[in-house]
Amino acid sequence: MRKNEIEKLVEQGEMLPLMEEFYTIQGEGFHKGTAAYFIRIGGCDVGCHWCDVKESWDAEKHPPTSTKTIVDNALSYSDTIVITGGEPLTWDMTKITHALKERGAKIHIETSGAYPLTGVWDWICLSPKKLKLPTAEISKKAHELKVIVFNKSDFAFAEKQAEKVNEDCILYLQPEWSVRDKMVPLIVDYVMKNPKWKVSLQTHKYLNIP
Ligand SMILES: C[S@@+](CC[C@H](N)C(=O)[O-])C[C@H]1O[C@@H](n2cnc3c(N)ncnc32)[C@H](O)[C@@H]1O
Ligand SMILES: Nc1nc2[nH]cc(C(=O)O)c2c(=O)[nH]1
Ligand code: SF4
Ligand SMILES: [Mg+2]
Repeated sequence: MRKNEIEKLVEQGEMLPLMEEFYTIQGEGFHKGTAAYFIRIGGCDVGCHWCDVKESWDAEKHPPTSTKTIVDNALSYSDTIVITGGEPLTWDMTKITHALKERGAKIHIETSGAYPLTGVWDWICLSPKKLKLPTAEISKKAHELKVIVFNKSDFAFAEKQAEKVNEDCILYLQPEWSVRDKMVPLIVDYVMKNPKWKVSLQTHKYLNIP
């Protein structure tokens, strides 16, 4: 296929730059412990300095892959599908989510919410970032808010983000992995004093699974 034809299909969400996909256990947040198939779409320009998947940022490094192929393969593993990245909302998620939905999957997204919300979702995990704040729409629709705590100032940022979500949204504080030993005691103390928050850990990293 010619390059501009592929670009057009990516624009339409008929193809997506696929970085990797794997069947694992959701490690974080509300659904931690649940088996799920992860689809990691390349491309992100939010630029978190502590991002644990920087290889995902450059979309050009990840092959444009037919959405139908991604869906067929994913459903052969699980009916719970997590779409992550990169920043999945860089792309139009309408086609992939409708194709999954038609076949009865539960579809979850991991997103910073920095770009317009597309697609149909059973579960939205919003992990807002200071560098590119989430849209008002996704803040209202998020099922869980998962704020990464890298330093003390992130508690105030978390409270600001929590003002924008709906009242049923579940609130998590998750330590940034490289500073977990320093941040975990602060998070534990904060959650005991402010029990509307819960602790989220990257449990897959302790389990040594993807
Ligand atoms: C790699 S991101 C991809 C999805 C989307 N771009 C986002 O940031 O939500 C997946 C999740 O990992 C979190 N994350 C990334 N790097 C992390 C780190 N070093 N420590 C803890 N959580 C991290 C993100 O905040 C997000 O909740
Ligand atoms: N097991 C596992 N759980 C996760 N939850 C969110 C992840 C992500 O990178 O989006 C992730 C991941 O990379 N692996
Ligand atoms: S928004 Fe997500 S993928 Fe992008 S840099 Fe931040 S943590 Fe990494
Ligand atoms: Mg991860």
